[in-house]
Amino acid sequence: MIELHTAAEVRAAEAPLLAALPDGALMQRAAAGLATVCLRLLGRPYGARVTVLAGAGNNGGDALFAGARLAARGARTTAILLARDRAHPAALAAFRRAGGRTVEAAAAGPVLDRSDLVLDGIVGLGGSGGLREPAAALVDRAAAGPALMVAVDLPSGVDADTGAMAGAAFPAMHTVTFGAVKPGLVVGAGRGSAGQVHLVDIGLGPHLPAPSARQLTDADAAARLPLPDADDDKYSQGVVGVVAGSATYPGAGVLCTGAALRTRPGLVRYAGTAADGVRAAWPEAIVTDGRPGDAGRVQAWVIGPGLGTGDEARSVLAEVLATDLPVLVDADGLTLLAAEPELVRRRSAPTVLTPHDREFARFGTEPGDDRIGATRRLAADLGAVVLLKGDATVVADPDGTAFVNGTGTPWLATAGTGDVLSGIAGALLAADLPAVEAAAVAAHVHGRAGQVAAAHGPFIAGDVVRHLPEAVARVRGTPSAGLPDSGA
Ligand SMILES: NC(=O)C1=CN([C@@H]2O[C@H](COP(=O)(O)OP(=O)(O)OC[C@H]3O[C@@H](n4cnc5c(N)ncnc54)[C@H](OP(=O)(O)O)[C@@H]3O)[C@@H](O)[C@H]2O)[C@@H](O)CC1
Ligand SMILES: [K+]
Repeated sequence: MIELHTAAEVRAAEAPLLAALPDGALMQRAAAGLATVCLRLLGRPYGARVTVLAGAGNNGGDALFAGARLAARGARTTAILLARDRAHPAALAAFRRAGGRTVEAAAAGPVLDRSDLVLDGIVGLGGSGGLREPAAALVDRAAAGPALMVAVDLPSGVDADTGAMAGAAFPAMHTVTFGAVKPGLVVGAGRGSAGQVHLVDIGLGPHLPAPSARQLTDADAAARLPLPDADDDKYSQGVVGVVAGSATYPGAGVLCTGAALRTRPGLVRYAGTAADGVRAAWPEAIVTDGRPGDAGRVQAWVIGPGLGTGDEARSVLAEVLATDLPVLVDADGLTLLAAEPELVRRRSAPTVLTPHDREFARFGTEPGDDRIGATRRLAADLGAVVLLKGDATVVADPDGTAFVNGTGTPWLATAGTGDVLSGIAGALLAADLPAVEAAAVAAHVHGRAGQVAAAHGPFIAGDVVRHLPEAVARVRGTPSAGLPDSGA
């Protein structure tokens, strides 16, 4: 499990260590970890051109101390001091002692053009807003050059807690972060600026509170994915009921039912007007063109994709929400629910809502820049698990538990993939996972399936369904081949 901690939590955890340790010891831990990652990235430090963009605070101090360590290993290090009179004094002295030189910001362009590695020590946890000048122009120049772009603690210009970018930010290929992964490195715009995240342990562990949010790893998802055992039959694995699609547009019903079958092939029942299309696509499903009540017993419902928003759809939604079973509501079901939120508020069984941004806004507020905060607020308001789809999907429980998804590919932004996600999550709800975990694991597996499908070229939603068994196998760690990191 990757635990995410806010800037305030990290600062609070640092305080007792700063008091207990000798002056500067914590910064040396950070700088040593940073230099180690840079050495690994450079391969051969001797003669490598390393440029440090150093702001006035401790973030600049980390970068200068790491620069000194790289200089000691033979790198040709240059620092661009962004606030000349206010660079971290001890770090600057160490940097100079190790042979590092400094240049004025105005004369730094040619240095950046020839750098092998640029360290962003402009600003860390003490920052606010986008990059200011001259830092913004220097970062642009560095990004246009050949250098490996490495952010110190977090990319300057990114909000540590939300990932919001109020203006320009450092476009890192790697971020070396200290003490804990900050939410802003994995969610919102910050996720795109952070590149690969490396965590350096500086000993904060015992002082950190319970994490404000978490990210599942493959192992975490695998531990929650149910496996059939010898005593299971098709009913005991958990039966999911799907109400999706229409006679005119059966696609949502076909995708959702297929995803549920491929996630947990116990038993899937379908009820609705896309019955003929679903029957033709999935002979394994038990299909009725009647109402949900005609479908037979299920352990969880998925309702909404392609359902329409007319009176009949509203009445079917009300029937499903009136049961005491877990229910996942998506797409058209969300549009109907936004007009009558009391249908979900009055439920005692778990409900999972899976909006994209526009559907989320129908409940009253846009997700905005703080996607974790907004998802938590809506979950608490409705008393339901909310899964906010996005580049990094966020899942929140009414009790505040939150997950940020780390798998996926931009190729998943294609028609019908949301119906697939609903089917996966519905199958996990029927298997009796806690609702917030069913949603988080579904997002993880869905993202992996997208990555598997993308490895074969451009794909459509049906390909994600087709690749679900392979994705599940990869999450369980059964295949030997590696996968691209999320975002690939
Ligand atoms: N405590 C410790 O021992 C440890 C701390 N650690 C490290 O310290 C970091 C936090 O350090 P910090 O608190 O000194 O603040 P920091 O992030 O350097 O920023 C302050 C400077 O940024 C400037 N600035 C602000 N916004 C800006 C913008 N948009 N664009 C440009 N500049 C901007 C601001 O300028 P000013 O507003 O003062 O003009 C000020 O000069 C933390 O992230 C970690 O790296 C680790 O070593 C572990 C041990
Ligand atoms: K930084």
